[in-house]
Order: sequence, then C-alpha cells, then structure tokens
Amino acid sequence: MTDRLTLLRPDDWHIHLRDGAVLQHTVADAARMFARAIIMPNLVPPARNVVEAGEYRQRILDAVPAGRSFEPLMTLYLTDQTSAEDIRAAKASGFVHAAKLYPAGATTNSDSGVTALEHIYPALAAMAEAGMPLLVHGEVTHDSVDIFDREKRFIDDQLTGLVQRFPTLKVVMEHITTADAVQFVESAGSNVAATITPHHLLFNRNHMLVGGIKPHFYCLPILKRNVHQQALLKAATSGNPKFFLGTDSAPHAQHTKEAACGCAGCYSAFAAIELYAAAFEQENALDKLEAFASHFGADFYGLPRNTETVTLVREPWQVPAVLPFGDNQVVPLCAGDTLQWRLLENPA
Ligand SMILES: NC(=O)N[C@@H](CC(=O)O)C(=O)O
Ligand SMILES: [Zn+2]
Ligand SMILES: [Zn+2]
Repeated sequence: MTDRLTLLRPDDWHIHLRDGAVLQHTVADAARMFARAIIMPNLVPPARNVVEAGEYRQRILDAVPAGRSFEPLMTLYLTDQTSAEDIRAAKASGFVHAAKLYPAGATTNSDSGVTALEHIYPALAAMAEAGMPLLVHGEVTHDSVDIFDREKRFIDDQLTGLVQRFPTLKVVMEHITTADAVQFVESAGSNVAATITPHHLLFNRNHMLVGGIKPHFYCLPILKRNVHQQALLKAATSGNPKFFLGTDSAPHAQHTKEAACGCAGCYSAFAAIELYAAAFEQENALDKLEAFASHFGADFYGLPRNTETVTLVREPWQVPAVLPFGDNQVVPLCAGDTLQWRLLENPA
C-alpha cells in the first residue's frame, strides 16, 4: 500500500475566499497547498469589473502568509449590464482569467446575477474572442423546478443552446453534481470542461438527510443520489482532461449554517487535497490524482503547469470540530472525522 504520494503542486479552479477579516484564514488555508486558485467574485457587492477585481486581488495578496506563494486568478461577476468593453478591459489586466455566470437567484449572493442569457451575448462574444473561459453555476431558478432537477434543466434549457451559439467559447460547468452533467461535458467539444468538488465525490444526499438533517453538507448544487456520486467518481478518476479540481470551498460562519434558514456552502479548503486523496483512494485511483489536481485545469486555462511539488503521507489525523473564521468560527467539512492522508508542510 502506498503511504507517500508526491504530486506537482495543485491549483484550485473554483474557490470562495470571501472578504475582510476572514481572508487571513481562508487565504492561509488555500495557500498551504494550492499555487493558484480561481477566485469566485460573489462578494457583496460583487466584483463586476476590472477595478473591483483588482482591489479584491490586492486584499487577497495582502493576506498571503509570509513565505508562501499564492496567485489569485481573478474572475468577473457577470450581470445584465456587463459589456464587451468590460471583458476586454479585464482581459488586458492580465490578472482576470475568467468570468462567472450566476443565474440570478441561483445561489449565495447571486441576486445581481444574469436574468436572461441574451443580456450577456455581447460579453460572451468578447470572451470567445479573447479566449476567456465562461464559468457557469449551472442551475435554473424557477420555483416550479425541483431543486434536485435544477442542474439537468439548466443543461437542457440553457447550456446546450449556449454552447451551440458560441462554439469557440471555453466553458467550465462548475461543481457538477449529476451523471447528466458528466455526460453533457463528455459529449461536448474540447472547449467544454467541468470542475468537481470533494464533497460531491465523497457524499450523497443520504449523508445530508438520513438520521437527522446535517446543515454542513448543505451546498448548491445540492448533493444528489448515490448513482450521481458514482458517476462523478468515475469521471474524476477517468483520466479525461475535461474534469479537474475545483473545491467550491464556500465557508459560512457556524451560526449562519446552524440556523432555521441555513446558508449553502461547505468549507473544504483547509484539507482539500487530503479530501480528494480520500475519494481517489476509495476508487483505487490514487495514480489519477495528480493529473486531475495539477495538470488538467492549467492546461484548459492555457496556463503553465506548476513546477514545485507537494507530498502527502498516510498519517491519520482528526479534523477539528471548528476552525477560526475572522471573528467567528466555521465548521469544516468532515469535522471530527479521521482523514488518512496528510499534506506535509513544505513551505513554498
Ligand atoms: N456552493 C455553495 O453552496 N455556495 C457558494 C456559491 C456557489 O458556488 O454556488 C457560496 O458562495 O456560498
Ligand atoms: Zn455555484
Ligand atoms: Zn462556488
């Protein structure tokens, strides 16, 4: 049995670091293992243009612990008002690497998201032109659509047509949760890819709902049935370069999740690579982890792969019950559980 695993240093192609006092914690956790991360722009107010993205980037850089290297890859939050010029200015900055589509009302802080795709056609044309990937939270939002069906309906009603209309646009379907999404991405062109989270690989809706409701498993898109979890595990460990690491680590203070109306999002960045190692080991596919975590995302974004390495050792450790989160605390994914793999602390 392997008990040591050395990988090219990974990147996270989907993370929420939030803002303000919590950055000291969220940035330190991400920078412990990741060289770079695609930073989600759903702040209040969101990072909608190159100026807001640049200011946010500086706040993140200011929070990187001394002695660590960590490059925040910024994204723009698309609204009905985003113009082709906004995209061109963002591209010219060199630090904005993608733009994010939140259908209005789909998830945390998506109120200023896009109300109809037609509104962003000029921006999407500029993105295709610039080679800038569109990152998609792929869920429809109509009250009439069941929450467990919202991803599939988005593929059928919106994404299929969008990919046809913009055949050269790079699209990342973020945090996929269904066999339908796996199938859609597999059968699309090489310009379409997907990120997969550790929580959707390790858990299904039974973990969230059987034996009492577990708010720390509540995220969007919501955990699905076991058959979907199996399809995601298969895709992530397949060696297909269309599927790569994106944690969707999305911390919310403990009291806002353990509430009558709890927030959506799981905090995984503190042990992301260890959690993925658990999922890959379960599939007997640890040999596939490096490409998923460290090659395919950079290749898709057209960025160089990292050159330094990180090492994981088989050394069981217990996930703390809570972690500091600015002036509050956050309950991490798998709180209290024992993880088998541990990342060696080798300063970057
Ligand atoms: N994934 C989540 O459940 N929540 C994310 C938003 C998102 O990625 O949809 C958040 O910002 O809290
Ligand atoms: Zn999302
Ligand atoms: Zn997210």
